[in-house]
Amino acid sequence: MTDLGLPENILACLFDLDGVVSRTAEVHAAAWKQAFDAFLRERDGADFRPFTEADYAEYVDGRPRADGVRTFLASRGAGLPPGTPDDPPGAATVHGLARRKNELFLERIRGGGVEAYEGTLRYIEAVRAAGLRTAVVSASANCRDVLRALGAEHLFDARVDGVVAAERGLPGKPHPDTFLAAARDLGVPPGRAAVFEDALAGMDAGRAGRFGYVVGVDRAGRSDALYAHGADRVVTDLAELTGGPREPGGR
Ligand SMILES: O=P(O)(O)OC[C@H]1O[C@@H](O)[C@H](O)[C@@H](O)[C@@H]1O
Repeated sequence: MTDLGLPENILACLFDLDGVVSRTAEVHAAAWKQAFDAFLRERDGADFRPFTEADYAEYVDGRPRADGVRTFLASRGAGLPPGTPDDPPGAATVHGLARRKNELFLERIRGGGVEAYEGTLRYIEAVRAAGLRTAVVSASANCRDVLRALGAEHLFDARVDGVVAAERGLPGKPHPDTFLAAARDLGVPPGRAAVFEDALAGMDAGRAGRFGYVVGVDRAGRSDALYAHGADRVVTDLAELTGGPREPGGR
């Protein structure tokens, strides 16, 4: 293993955004809860079964926006017509519900701003100083805006996010295609790239793509699940990989 805590043959690092680079996984989860609970209350009445953290981890986290709607609704025996991305927020379609959730996400971001995990930023700087290439690989169509708000765009040689995936017709996580595209953009075979992910769907993508090393980032006490979904190593802060101190307040 190198000083970066990676196998010697690794040439590139592929980082998820929400929950790995930025402290936005909780913001997504809260916006999803608000949107889904409104839908369920309308469908089932006041004694509806609310959307939970476990639902988020299992059905929504890491997946493209519309896939999250479809996967969660299917878990509750519900469905909506697909509609189109132009449907107004709140329309009774998959895209309408997805757009409503995005409105709620953006309201929260505008109200509270976005913050980075300092341990991750320092780790990416160390990786780049060691001559490895870096990419951000996110399902989020808001990825670029979040990176800009953090002033962190310069830390990545490539970006495969929700916008790029739609342009290129790539299926999102848990399929490996977005990570594979990022490795290709960096000119590195998957077996020589490391994946950094906090979402179970992202772990599945790392395993399916046969990447050289998969680091699970445990922000929510899910270490066992991350290992079960294919992590080679689980850390609570990327600083652990270099033996550095953990971020104060980082879990
Ligand atoms: O709605 P966005 O910003 O395009 O993000 C899509 C998904 O991006 C993932 O990174 C998040 O884990 C999900 O919660 C989110 O739904």
